[in-house]
Amino acid sequence: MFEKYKALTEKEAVSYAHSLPGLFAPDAELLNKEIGDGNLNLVFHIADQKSGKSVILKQALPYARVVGESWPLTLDRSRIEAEALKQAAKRVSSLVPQVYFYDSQLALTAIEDLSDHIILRKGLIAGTRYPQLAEDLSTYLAHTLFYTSDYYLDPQEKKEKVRQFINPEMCKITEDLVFTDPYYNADTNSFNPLIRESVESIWNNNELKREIAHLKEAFMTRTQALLHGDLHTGSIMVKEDSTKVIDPEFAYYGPIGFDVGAIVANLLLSYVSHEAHSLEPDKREAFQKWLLETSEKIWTGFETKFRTLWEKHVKDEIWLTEGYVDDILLQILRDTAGFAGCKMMRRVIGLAPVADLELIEPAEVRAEAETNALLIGQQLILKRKSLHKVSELTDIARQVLGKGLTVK
Ligand SMILES: Nc1ncnc2c1ncn2[C@@H]1O[C@H](COP(=O)(O)OP(=O)(O)O)[C@@H](O)[C@H]1O
Ligand SMILES: CSC[C@H]1O[C@H](OP(=O)(O)O)[C@H](O)[C@@H]1O
Repeated sequence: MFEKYKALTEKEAVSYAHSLPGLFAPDAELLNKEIGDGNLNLVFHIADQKSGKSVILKQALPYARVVGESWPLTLDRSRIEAEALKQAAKRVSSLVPQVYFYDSQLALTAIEDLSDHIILRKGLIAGTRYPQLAEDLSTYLAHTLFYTSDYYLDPQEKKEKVRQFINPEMCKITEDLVFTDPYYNADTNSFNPLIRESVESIWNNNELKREIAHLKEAFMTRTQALLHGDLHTGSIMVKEDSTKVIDPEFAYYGPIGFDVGAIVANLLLSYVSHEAHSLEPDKREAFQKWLLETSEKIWTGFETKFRTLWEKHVKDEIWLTEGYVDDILLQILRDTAGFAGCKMMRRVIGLAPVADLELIEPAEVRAEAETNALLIGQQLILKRKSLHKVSELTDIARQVLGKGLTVK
């Protein structure tokens, strides 16, 4: 239909959807709405008024949508996203949307419409609990990560996959926005002026920055498994009995704890934000308790499922040495804490804030929640090497908010 790349208008997206084989009948009455609310891409929701059939067309723009054309960005992220979704579908097909079609010329993917789900971040802001979430996310993490790692794959095949998912431009965004810019006076930063003192104390904390430098190096060099790469609560869609992980355009081979840490960070951001959101005090306490219990269950579910996969599949004599899998899981727990710490702080100080905090008014109340997020983030990084179990991680959050600790 198009000879070279062009960003589609709503009208062009409708014609394009019409032309997709086997999707819509010739007499379909297609209605289209651009629903993209992320930082990067166009997302068209196209529905046939007659049959009720629908599809999502996601198209990469040659720049970062949130900043504009002054921030050029690779269209290859669209290939990475389509391939990562297909890779995940091999292991956890019920936890990702189906990819119907990928068009490399237009950097466009036709994806299953999940409009009966909502973005998890929005659900959490409203104080909604999702009973299936911990079970589903722990399965997603254990299976997508184990099955793409050296613990499962033939070493040759694993290295081929590393090559397939080389994603330098998207990684550079994370390297800058998560691991460097928030910790000095960078132009990309944007934070509430009321928390300047807390931010400057981070900029002046050499011990903290030294640890962040180690975490950045791990992100850049440790090709442990194929990560989602941006697994925040805006990349997860939910309804009561279903969880779907979307948007893996930052996928690459990196340290497992980066994906686990992304989820934990965003649940903890919700936790601090609910100190301010307008739920009644009783409901708020119960919801915050649920958030921490969910973080713990995601970890324990991940650990149990990872161990089961390990016992079933690992054959290498040296890796079967007693205690080795325990060492790996302990390192992942500590990485999870460290990466979660960075991911919390970047959302307070750096580019691309999160609605959980942004929606808090007035600025004084928001500043309290933001300061708590910074305190938890720092403690997660600084204390991570002494952690042995997940309740010690969540206790850091309880302590900062002055809640009772887990009984030992
Ligand atoms: N498969 C889908 N079904 C329904 N809505 C979707 C789907 N994928 C994305 N969306 C909507 O589009 C928004 C942006 O999508 P996302 O993949 O996060 O884009 P970006 O990469 O720009 O962040 C999501 O917040 C969600 O509301
Ligand atoms: C300039 S990209 C900023 C930020 O946006 C991405 O998130 P999303 O695509 O889900 O909106 C990612 O977290 C990047 O760090």
